[in-house]
Amino acid sequence: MTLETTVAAIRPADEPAMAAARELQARLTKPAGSLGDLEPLSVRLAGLFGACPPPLPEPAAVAVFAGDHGVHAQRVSPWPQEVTAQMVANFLAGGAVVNAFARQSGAAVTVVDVGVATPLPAGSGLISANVRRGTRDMTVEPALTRDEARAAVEAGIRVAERLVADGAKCLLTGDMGIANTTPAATLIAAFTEASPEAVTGRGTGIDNAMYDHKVEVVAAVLEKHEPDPADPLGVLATVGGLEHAALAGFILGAAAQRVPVIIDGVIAASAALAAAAFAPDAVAAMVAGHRSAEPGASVALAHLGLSPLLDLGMRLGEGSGAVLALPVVAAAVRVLHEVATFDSAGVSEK
Ligand SMILES: O=C(O)c1ccc[n+]([C@@H]2O[C@H](COP(=O)([O-])O)[C@@H](O)[C@H]2O)c1
Ligand SMILES: Cc1cc2nc[nH]c2cc1C
Repeated sequence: MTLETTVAAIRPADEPAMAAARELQARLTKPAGSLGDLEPLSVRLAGLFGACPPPLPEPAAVAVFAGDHGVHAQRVSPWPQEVTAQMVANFLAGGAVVNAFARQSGAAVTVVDVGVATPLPAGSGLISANVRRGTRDMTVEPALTRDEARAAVEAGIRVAERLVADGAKCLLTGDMGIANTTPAATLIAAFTEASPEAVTGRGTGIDNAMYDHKVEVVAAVLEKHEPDPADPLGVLATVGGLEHAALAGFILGAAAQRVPVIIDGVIAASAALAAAAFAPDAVAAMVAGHRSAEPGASVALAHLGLSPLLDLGMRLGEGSGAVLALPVVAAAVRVLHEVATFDSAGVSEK
């Protein structure tokens, strides 16, 4: 589907299904509220699916969208750009953290080249959807044209459609792109109007001098382009990245199919803001997997009204935090399927 038809397919959560889930939660053999955040999560997932209980999130699929960034030339990351392509090869070989975590959680890993600068060999399971070999330097000119941003969003929509057609009942966001925490920070500032200082973090781990410079780069980019949050495609094009745009499409694609999408770290959180700007009801499909150590992630999740399931101080990306949260999401749903009621188990109520 196109961006427009996907946005048009996104509907609000189903209130009767949510009421049924709340009512069932109240009858299960446990004190009300004793499962904490899992209870409202189960209610939200019933509302998304449109019936109670919603299906277990199995099988689950994480898509790792990879791209490069012209702003890397401004020395906002200590890592060489070719690490993006090298890590793509590592994902495909099964040797990255996300692969190990996915084996642990039972998720399938899909890798998508949406904008890697280094040419990658076709085959070995890679989805080739390269829109251009890295963005332009957004300190100089818009990172992307509107057409390029749209092509990346629609590539993400297609990946979501393909994974669901292949049987996925839950989608998870992943990203890889050296320097991509800089456009993530600018996107979050653009959509939330938070200050550059509040949204900029240390990414892969940068020293104080590089951090101060990174804040200045984010501020300069916002000042130069004045992105309009009411025009999400324009924001993605001027101050975004190809994996950010593709992730926005991926999240919209999940929401349009009423499939939950577990949001990973700061890159996915910035894309989630774009998705919500295209279609506010898309938030109903989003589950915040974890609280990334990047400050912008917390700003973005608060803006979306989402509270993260895990808080482990992680800041890797790749989908690693989303994959770790998958068993928690599965447990929240399994309660609705398997836990006895006070009546059925003969347990006295207070
Ligand atoms: O997921 C996160 O919150 C996260 C936080 C910090 C870094 N990363 C990953 O690190 C890379 C970007 O870091 P940087 O410092 O090069 O902008 C990119 O590949 C991201 O997946 C990811
Ligand atoms: C080694 C490495 C692995 C990563 N995974 C996600 N971002 C990354 C950045 C680096 C540098």
